[in-house]
Amino acid sequence: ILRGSEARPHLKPYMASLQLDGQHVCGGFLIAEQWVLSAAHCTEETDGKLFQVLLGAHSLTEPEPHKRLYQVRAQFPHNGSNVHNNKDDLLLLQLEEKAELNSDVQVLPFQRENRDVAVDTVCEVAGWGTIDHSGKRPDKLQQLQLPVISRDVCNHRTRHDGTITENMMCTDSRRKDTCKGDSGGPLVCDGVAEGVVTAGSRVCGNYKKPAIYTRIAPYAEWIDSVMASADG
Ligand SMILES: O=C(O)c1[nH]c2ccc(F)cc2c1NC(=O)[C@H]1C[C@@H]1c1ccccc1
Repeated sequence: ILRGSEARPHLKPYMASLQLDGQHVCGGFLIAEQWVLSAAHCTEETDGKLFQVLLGAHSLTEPEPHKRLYQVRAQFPHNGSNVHNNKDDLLLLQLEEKAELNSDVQVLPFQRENRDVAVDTVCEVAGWGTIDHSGKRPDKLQQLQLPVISRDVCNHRTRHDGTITENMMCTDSRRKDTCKGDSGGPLVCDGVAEGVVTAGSRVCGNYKKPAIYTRIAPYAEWIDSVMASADG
């Protein structure tokens, strides 16, 4: 998160840190007791290893009352996701067991009505991604409020040049922006997850390259079917 601020500790109890060998790789969020939603690109360099999911955390390193690292039983990248573009960039992770819900670990509802969020709506994003152009990594969760911009503006020749589909949405990226390590986290508008930060490599903090999110509503049926199919 570039030019954001430290989040109020444990006030985003749905936030997850996807880790490999104790290192934060991507964000994610709890959508059901045993399920976390994130971005498929985040699995690109894991050569088949499963993530571990840290829940209940504010600091990535300090001991905290309800902080707990969960093993992952299975990972389900969306079939349409691929390394060449941002299409269908979603990843479902089934935890080895149901997360213990408490004041620091809670599920976040996601939008099921497939209708665009109104332009200029101010939404919120959070993450443990890079906080400056030197690539500095924060220990504590950062947050930021960002306005939604229209798909037409985002698709302008000088911006993302027609690559933003109706299953994606954008926020302004002038100075304040998401960045590497924030991918997989939720874009929260009026308390509901409307998007997932895409994890394709992207420049951060450049107004000519707005942040791109996978809209969740178009994938509600996919999410429900994967959760129903996997045991439990
Ligand atoms: O965040 C992303 O956009 C993104 N997209 C990916 C694609 C493949 C992939 F193997 C990883 C990623 C990845 N995450 C990262 O590189 C994370 C490791 C870097 C990081 C940044 C800040 C704080 C901690 C760690």
